[in-house]
Amino acid sequence: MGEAPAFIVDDPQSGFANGLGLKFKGCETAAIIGDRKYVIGPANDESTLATEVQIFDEISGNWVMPTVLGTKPKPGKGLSAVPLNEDRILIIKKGSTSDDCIWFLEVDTEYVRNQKKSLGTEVVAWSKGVLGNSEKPVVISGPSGVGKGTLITMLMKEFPSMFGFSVSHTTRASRNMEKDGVHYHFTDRSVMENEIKDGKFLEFANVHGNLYGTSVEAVEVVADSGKRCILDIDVQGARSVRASSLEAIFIFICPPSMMELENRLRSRGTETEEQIQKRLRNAKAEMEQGKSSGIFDYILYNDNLEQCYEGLKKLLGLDGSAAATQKTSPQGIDLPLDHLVTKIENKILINCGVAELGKAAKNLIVLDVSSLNGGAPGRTRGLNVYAVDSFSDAFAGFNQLS
Ligand SMILES: Nc1ncnc2c1ncn2[C@@H]1O[C@H](COP(=O)(O)OP(=O)(O)OP(=O)(O)O)[C@@H](O)[C@H]1O
Ligand SMILES: Nc1nc2c(ncn2[C@@H]2O[C@H](COP(=O)(O)O)[C@@H](O)[C@H]2O)c(=O)[nH]1
Repeated sequence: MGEAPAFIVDDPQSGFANGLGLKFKGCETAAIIGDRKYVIGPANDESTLATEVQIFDEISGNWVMPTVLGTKPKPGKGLSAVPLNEDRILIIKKGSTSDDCIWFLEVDTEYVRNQKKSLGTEVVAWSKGVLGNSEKPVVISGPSGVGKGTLITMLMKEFPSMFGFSVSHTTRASRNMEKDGVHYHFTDRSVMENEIKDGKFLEFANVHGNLYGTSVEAVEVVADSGKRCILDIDVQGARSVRASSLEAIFIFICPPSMMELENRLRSRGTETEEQIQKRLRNAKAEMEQGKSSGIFDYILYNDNLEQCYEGLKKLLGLDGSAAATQKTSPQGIDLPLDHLVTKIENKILINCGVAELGKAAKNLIVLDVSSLNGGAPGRTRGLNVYAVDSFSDAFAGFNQLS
């Protein structure tokens, strides 16, 4: 075994004299990475109902209040913190259920570094841990009227438990049948611009004269429901997502001809003549970029709708029967309130029975973090979890592997 077991013990020092005005409840935890101590815990202010973060810089002796991105975990009955790889902290929520027990606070990942540069402040980002390897999100792009929405609706109707739609924000007016929060989050430009400044968006773009964007939360909500996220966004948005840390599959939908595209836009009857002309002008540039920019993994022609839909399903590995392709959820865990956390290389041992090291330990849960992927913005996937009876079981085969 490579490394001596290092016990990570919660560090609940109450009453940090930080001069920032944020008081903790006294059940916070702390983790040290480099010269910085990250203090994480439920703030005393009941109205926030969220887990807060403060940083103590050992060198300057100053407290820093970072910009906190991503959905924050709701305060639980206590937290354990385990630093991982110098760039993130694993947070285990005590007494929580399997869908809410593992979180990551990213402190120096690529996403955090980029956000620090663009926001000009200290930044940390929350990312919830998802057990197992859920499928990559699917980005569907293409000119207005090509049939993206139609294909996505067909997919979600045939596989309701498998796909979830990322509900975008837009400043355009809603159409007759569109519902706020379902088709889009309809919003004002000034509100959306402020939210963009606050780092709430994974991507955004000016499309046909309006602002459209995918919030980090829109993608996270779908991941939390255990479904594969589908994004319907324009080519500029697809380029931004491609450049982000969200790993996705990128599909571009092409019309059979510009004339057919125009027919479809007109027959949909949702745009004025002026808007149709604008969308058709933009379509030309989008087609060129879609085919040649290297953003997209696949191009599909939507001539015959059924054939195009079959092609889409094939790309997504769904050409078998729906029943055969329903996914199974990985086994969950429920964490008791009292537990002891130990990190040994890429394994986090959660001892729920608090047995002595070397002796048989009941209720030992192993979190294997060796295959993590994804992360903020969005969820951290690839977390493997299993229960064992003893420390030796937890490291069976470890010598051969390490
Ligand atoms: N293969 C097809 N053949 C004929 N009509 C189609 C086909 N695919 C979609 N349509 C029709 O074309 C119109 C535009 O489709 P849809 O609204 O899905 O496009 P879209 O790409 O989502 O557009 P937007 O980007 O503006 O949201 C709709 O009326 C739809 O019924
Ligand atoms: N970059 C983004 N583009 C988006 C988003 N949501 C939708 N879209 C694209 O906008 C056009 C027009 O849509 P419409 O509903 O007004 O017809 C279309 O190409 C969509 O793909 C987004 O969040 N980001």
